[in-house]
Amino acid sequence: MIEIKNLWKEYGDNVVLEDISKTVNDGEFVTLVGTSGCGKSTFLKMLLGMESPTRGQLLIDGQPIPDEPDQSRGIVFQQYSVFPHLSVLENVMIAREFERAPLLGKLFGGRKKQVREEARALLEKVGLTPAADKYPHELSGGMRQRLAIAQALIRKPKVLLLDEPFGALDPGIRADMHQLILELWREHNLTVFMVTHDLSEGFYLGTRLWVFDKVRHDPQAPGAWGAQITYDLPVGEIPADTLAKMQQQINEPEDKKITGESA
Ligand SMILES: Nc1ncnc2c1ncn2[C@@H]1O[C@H](COP(=O)(O)OP(=O)(O)OP(=O)(O)O)[C@@H](O)[C@H]1O
Repeated sequence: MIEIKNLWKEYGDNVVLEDISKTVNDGEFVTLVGTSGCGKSTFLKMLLGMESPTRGQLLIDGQPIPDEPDQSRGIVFQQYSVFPHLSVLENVMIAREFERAPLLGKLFGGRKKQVREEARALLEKVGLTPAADKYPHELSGGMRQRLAIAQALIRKPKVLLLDEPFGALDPGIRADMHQLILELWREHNLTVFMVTHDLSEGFYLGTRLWVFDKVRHDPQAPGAWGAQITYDLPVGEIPADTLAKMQQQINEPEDKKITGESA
């Protein structure tokens, strides 16, 4: 279980997130939407341990989330972070090797064989077996995202964080990736947090959708107020007019918003 208790994040005078409290049970698939710059990625980074809250608490199974990334949480970014000089198979293996041999980044003998088998099984799962010996520059965008997902999953995380992982992909490939991520979510009993700009993607994939938005705006001091979670919706129960209003809000630039308007 993940508990978010009166969480704030500020960078100097810039309040990014303001007093967020939520509980997420194991196995939920939470999708995060909101205007650009409202703090969705910052929120994921706090879950990962790359950033710390300035106030409040973030607990995983009752313990504060460690302030550096560890094996319990994996992340996939829109901009994939693969090693260009390693093959697809080696890229997946190295994610595991770093975890098991953090100083050397190398495993030997039986251990290495075991990791290779695990990596091959994951490549099969994400549909990359035919590309196992290729190098990242030889892959399409969709294949690279499959690789990034395999890299995150080989560490057997409980929580998977996805930061607009499919934003750059063509619609057909996106649909394939949706099926893949749903399969992996179920099969690995993952808790998923996924940022997306596409509301329909958020509704399709999630069991729960969060809208991040600023309830208060001061045009003279844009950083004075932070975003909150203004909607927390169980998916499948949203009236069409609410949906339209939400998509409009997400598309609207911050400076066009009316001062003091609430969500
Ligand atoms: N390391 C940092 N130092 C200072 N300010 C930062 C830092 N990281 C993010 N910010 C600021 O925090 C705010 C939220 O950024 P964030 O990237 O989390 O937004 P976002 O909702 O993910 O945006 P987008 O949808 O465009 O990706 C922005 O105003 C950004 O400038």
